[in-house]
Amino acid sequence: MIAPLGDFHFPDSAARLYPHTPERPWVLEVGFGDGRFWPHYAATFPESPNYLGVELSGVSLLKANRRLRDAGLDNALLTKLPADVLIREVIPHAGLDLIVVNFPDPWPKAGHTDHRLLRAPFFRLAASRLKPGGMILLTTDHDEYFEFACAEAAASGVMHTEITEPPAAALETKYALKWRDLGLGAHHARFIPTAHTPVPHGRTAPYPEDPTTVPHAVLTLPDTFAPQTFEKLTERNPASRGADEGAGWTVILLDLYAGLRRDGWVVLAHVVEGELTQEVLIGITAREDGTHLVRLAKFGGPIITTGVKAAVGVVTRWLEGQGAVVKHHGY
Ligand SMILES: C[S@@+](CC[C@H](N)C(=O)[O-])C[C@H]1O[C@@H](n2cnc3c(N)ncnc32)[C@H](O)[C@@H]1O
Repeated sequence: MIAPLGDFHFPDSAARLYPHTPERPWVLEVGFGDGRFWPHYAATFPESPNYLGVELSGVSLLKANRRLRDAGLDNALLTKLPADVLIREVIPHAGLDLIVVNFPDPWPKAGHTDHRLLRAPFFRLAASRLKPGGMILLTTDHDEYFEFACAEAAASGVMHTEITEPPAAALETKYALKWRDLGLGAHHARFIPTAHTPVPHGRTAPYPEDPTTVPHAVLTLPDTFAPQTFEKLTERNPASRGADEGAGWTVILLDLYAGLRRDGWVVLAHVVEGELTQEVLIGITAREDGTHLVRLAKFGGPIITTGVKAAVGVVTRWLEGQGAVVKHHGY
């Protein structure tokens, strides 16, 4: 089953995500591609563990979803997100038994190693989300990335590394077969936490049920308000916390649309926070008392992050620049 980001709690729990099988081990696979690993690996357990797969590619998500459904794996969830966002925001402390990474993108060019997944901050984050006795399994064909990952695990100060043979299922993935056809072998390591120092969750929340707690502002627009003067607008707040904890935000107000059915407008905003990006809509709607409500729309299933709240602030400040008078800030 595919789970959009807005369906999760922050953090979530195995009991809520797998209500019929909460007691089973919980496995996270990062970058599952077309989903061949899990049906093979799940078959090696007497009962299939609970599975959460995280991928960036939407096409892969659909292919894998079909494959897992055909295999009858009904306690498997797939989601389209950057892995570190999912692990930081959704996975509870000491929640997982296993994190599997098969053939991660190696980012081989000089100067691109910052894009690699398996860096020291990732190992510290993963250690805090693994149960005692849990581990990360890495399989890769890439010699240099393998050495890099082992060095980063050591640098994290929280991982013990064992180099061993890959599980048979990791040699059945699309990329495993591709490299095998080219005559390349695969490296495999288990990274076992030696400490589970908690890495905090961010300040993410689902879209609230109570409309008064949705990020908003109330303001009075001047009679002279001329929405056609809108131009694309960018605001940035550089990272204000440690690299392990999260990044700052960039908000780009892309466009402003007039409503046909309701008196008001909608702003389309792009919000970037580290690896997480969201496209959100922010309504500017007339109220009966003559004021206007600036409010994050539910459409598209946004989650409430610092950057999304900031986007409501950027719209509000732009309107202030057009002569609006703010009566109330709720973001
Ligand atoms: C080389 S492919 C390997 C796919 C699959 N594991 C296999 O062995 O066939 C790497 C996959 O990782 C995904 N990926 C890369 N970075 C990711 C991230 N930060 N979070 C989730 N998935 C990611 C890519 O979209 C891609 O599908």
